[in-house]
Amino acid sequence: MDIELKTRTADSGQNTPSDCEQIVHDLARAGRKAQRVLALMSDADKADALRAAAAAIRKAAPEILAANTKDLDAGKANGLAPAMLDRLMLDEQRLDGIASAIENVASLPDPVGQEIDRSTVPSGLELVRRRIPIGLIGIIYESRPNVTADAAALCLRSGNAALLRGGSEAVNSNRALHAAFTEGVASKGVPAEAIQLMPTQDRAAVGAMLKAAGLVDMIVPRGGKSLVERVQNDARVPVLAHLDGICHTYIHAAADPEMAKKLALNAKMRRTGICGAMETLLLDANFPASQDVVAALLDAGCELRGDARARALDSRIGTASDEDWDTEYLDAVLSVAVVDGLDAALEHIALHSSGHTEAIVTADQAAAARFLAEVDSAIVMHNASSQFADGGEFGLGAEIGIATGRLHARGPVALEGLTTYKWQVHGTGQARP
Ligand SMILES: NC(=O)C1=CN([C@@H]2O[C@H](COP(=O)(O)OP(=O)(O)OC[C@H]3O[C@@H](n4cnc5c(N)ncnc54)[C@H](OP(=O)(O)O)[C@@H]3O)[C@@H](O)[C@H]2O)C=CC1
Ligand SMILES: N[C@@H](CCC(=O)OP(=O)(O)O)C(=O)O
Repeated sequence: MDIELKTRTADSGQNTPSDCEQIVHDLARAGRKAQRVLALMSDADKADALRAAAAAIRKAAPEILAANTKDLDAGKANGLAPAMLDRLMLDEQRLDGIASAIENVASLPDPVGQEIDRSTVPSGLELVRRRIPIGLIGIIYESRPNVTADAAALCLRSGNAALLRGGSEAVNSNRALHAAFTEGVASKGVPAEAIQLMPTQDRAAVGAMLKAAGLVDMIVPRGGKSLVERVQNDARVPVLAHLDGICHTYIHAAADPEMAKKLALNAKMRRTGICGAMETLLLDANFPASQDVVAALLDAGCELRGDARARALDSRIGTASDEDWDTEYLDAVLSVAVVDGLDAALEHIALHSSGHTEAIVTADQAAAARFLAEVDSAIVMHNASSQFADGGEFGLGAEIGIATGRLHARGPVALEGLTTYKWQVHGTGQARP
């Protein structure tokens, strides 16, 4: 088949942009055809197919783990940071977790066909809004192999075809996981083309996905700054952005000191490399225990970069540059500013947040209510760690990621966020006057 020939060319680095465009268009056409079959499948049949995919992944564990070892060896040889290697790594237990997550998605209610609301208007027409799949969804994501399975499962459950483009460091793991997943679902009548994996890692193919208006219905980009730039330059397809998390925690003057310390530590240090990790700590000038909070972070091994007032709290705090306030470290590094009250905190957040997750710690309900109402991020929290930004933690079963834009779906995106709706209109012979 043409695509296979081009894949070999692509992997040897001789791909032209028009080769990539052809690959993407061929895949998208095949995906759209498969999606029409998927759209007609029953709840039970889709759930069955997902259980078969989970079983196939468990059965293919030796091949998947061998592929993952190849990726890890290449990652080590290329000097991949330990946190990145950890995201890439699979073992028996993680693989079992991937299969269980697919089974979990199978057990969630099918969103397709769900009635959102119903009303009768003065003309006597009865209007029903019902959920439908979006169509073909392109997903561009980082080098975490579990995303391949999570995204595939969520798309299939919600009746969407998927075109997956994972990070290059995970290419062998993704291919092995995808092969097992599609073998499983195909055994239950789902066309293998419903869930396709980009056969080339050429970034020109990402550009072609972003430009494939009319063939790809929605793109989910999940990544950092370089991907953001590409999306901004190339996107002609509607985008549900899942981008960087410059997450703030504001310790208000009326925060409980113990709670403030616990939440600051957890928001930064539980897992420093995830998009929901705190990147900037805002300490109210009237909060009396700021020294304890920064000391706890420093003692836990976090590097702090502060403004002049933050530096006065502890001599171990370094100097923050202008760039620090807009930096997602994804590491044990944190910028710290001292602010004069809620308004100053809101202003800082409005200037520097990436729209992901922001939290306030306070016992003052009025201050909390203002923060929740006025901060314009997908997730706003009161007295909780920003590390809770997660579809599983929100009770959604799984997530494609955290949507950081303003349209369609915000925060953790799972089955509902992967649907749109149509209006169904029931008349009794009405003609419009
Ligand atoms: N909001 C959310 O839900 C989530 C956001 N993230 C964010 O992802 C980032 C960390 O992931 P990281 O591994 O650095 O991800 P990257 O942004 O480097 O890469 C993610 C994907 O985008 C591709 N990509 C990156 N730049 C380009 C480009 N210029 N042109 C085409 N494709 C491109 C990568 O391809 P290639 O293989 O070629 O590098 C990869 O497939 C953080 O910013 C984190 O906050 C992470 C998880 C969830
Ligand atoms: N939202 C999830 C996943 C975040 C995520 O994907 O992070 P990353 O390690 O950057 O791929 C969580 O909190 O575990």
